[in-house]
Amino acid sequence: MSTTRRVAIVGGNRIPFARSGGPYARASNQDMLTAALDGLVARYGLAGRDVGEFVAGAVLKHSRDFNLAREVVLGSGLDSRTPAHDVQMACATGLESVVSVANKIALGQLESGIAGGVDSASDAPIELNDDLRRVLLRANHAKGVGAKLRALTGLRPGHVVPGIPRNAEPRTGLSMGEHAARTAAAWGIERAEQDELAARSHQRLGAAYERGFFDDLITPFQGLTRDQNLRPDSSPDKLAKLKPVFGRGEGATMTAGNSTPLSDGAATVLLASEEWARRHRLPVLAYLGDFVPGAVDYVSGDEGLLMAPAYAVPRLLDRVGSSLDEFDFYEIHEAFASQVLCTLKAWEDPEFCAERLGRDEPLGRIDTDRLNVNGSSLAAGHPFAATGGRIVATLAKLLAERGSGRGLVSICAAGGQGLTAVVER
Ligand SMILES: CC(=O)CC(=O)SCCNC(=O)CCNC(=O)[C@H](O)C(C)(C)COP(=O)(O)OP(=O)(O)OC[C@H]1O[C@@H](n2cnc3c(N)ncnc32)[C@H](O)[C@@H]1OP(=O)(O)O
Repeated sequence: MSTTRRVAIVGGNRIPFARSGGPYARASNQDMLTAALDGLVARYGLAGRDVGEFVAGAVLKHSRDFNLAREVVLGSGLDSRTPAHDVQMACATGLESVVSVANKIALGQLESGIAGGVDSASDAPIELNDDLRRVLLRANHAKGVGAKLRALTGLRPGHVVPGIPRNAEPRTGLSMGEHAARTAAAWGIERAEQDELAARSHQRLGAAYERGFFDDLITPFQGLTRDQNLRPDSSPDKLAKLKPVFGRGEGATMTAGNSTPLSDGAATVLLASEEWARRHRLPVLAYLGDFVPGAVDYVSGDEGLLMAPAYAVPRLLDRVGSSLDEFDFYEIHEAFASQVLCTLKAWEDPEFCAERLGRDEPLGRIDTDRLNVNGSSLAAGHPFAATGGRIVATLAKLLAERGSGRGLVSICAAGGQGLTAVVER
């Protein structure tokens, strides 16, 4: 990246992630993001300080949340004069918020800023029936009581049927899980390897909690002190007992255990120039390197809805002049175990790397001891826009603990998109 200066990751804060319909069922996006932000404000003494800008987003949004980030600032301990704006890139929203703040710091337009993301699958917006909405808008625009009443005579019993949001791609009508199941079948991903990856995610997240890794990354919220979905005693044998929920017949390998649960939660990350961090006596965990987004043709092509990172990471490697094995940590968002495994398999596959990536050699194999070492979304849960912040803060702290090194971040997103990044120390 042609930066003018390095972008420091000072720290992060999130609330524990909850399963949808669980303890945060009555919390709004604003409530959760404010809690995550206030935890960050308290941890880094940011109350009343000029932090530059707050950039955040949510995937599932009510119309009242049109200015979500700014409303969160106004309800938080941050200086109320802090500007804020929303971003949206499906599951990459949290990381895109980080990119947005980081680029401004790199260019010298900001000294510091906070990135964030939140989502509630529990409080998903339910839309009014389109016909009902038209009648109500007509009545609202009508002049005079008589005209309003005449407009309302257009109401029909069928208008009470609401538009319930579906976790589906608008262009195919298929859910994320169904798309992932098709890609898994095309790549021949076995059930056993998915269950093994999912069990490992739980065991590693559990171990990270046990050693206090999250003590300065998480603040409790509404009685929850740990991610609710976490089952540290998960094992491939236990997971093997679950019934498939995506895919068809013999080839159906994806279950509730090797898919992320629908979740609620929020995460924030404090970014700054080195000078700002020094001036405020705040140690730096790590630095942001380059970022590369990607998108695939999953509608008319056969590239796989969640496979964009398989294409974006090689471009990122070229930009930073590295090979795939030259990283100390890999943080690959686990939307589904099968999607992580498809991505890894694609990078090892000579045909894919030659035909799709135009490479003479495969990208190579990732050492699983360096992949998602503190667990990932399968165990923690995946409140869509909160995942990027969780991953960046987790990786930055890992690098700070290690003292030096580099990590690769890869997040797949709805719409056939993906966003990838390098974090280094
Ligand atoms: C959006 C983007 O931009 C990109 C992306 O990230 S794509 C990913 C987006 N996310 C999704 O699509 C979410 C996908 N997940 C889902 O739709 C749902 O969670 C699901 C259909 C997979 C499961 O839903 P569900 O049936 O309500 O799950 P749930 O009741 O919790 O679990 C079913 C069973 O499995 C069990 N189970 C779940 N996880 C387990 C584990 N790790 N170990 C053992 N058992 C487990 C549960 O205990 C439950 O058992 P019982 O039936 O005996 O109670």
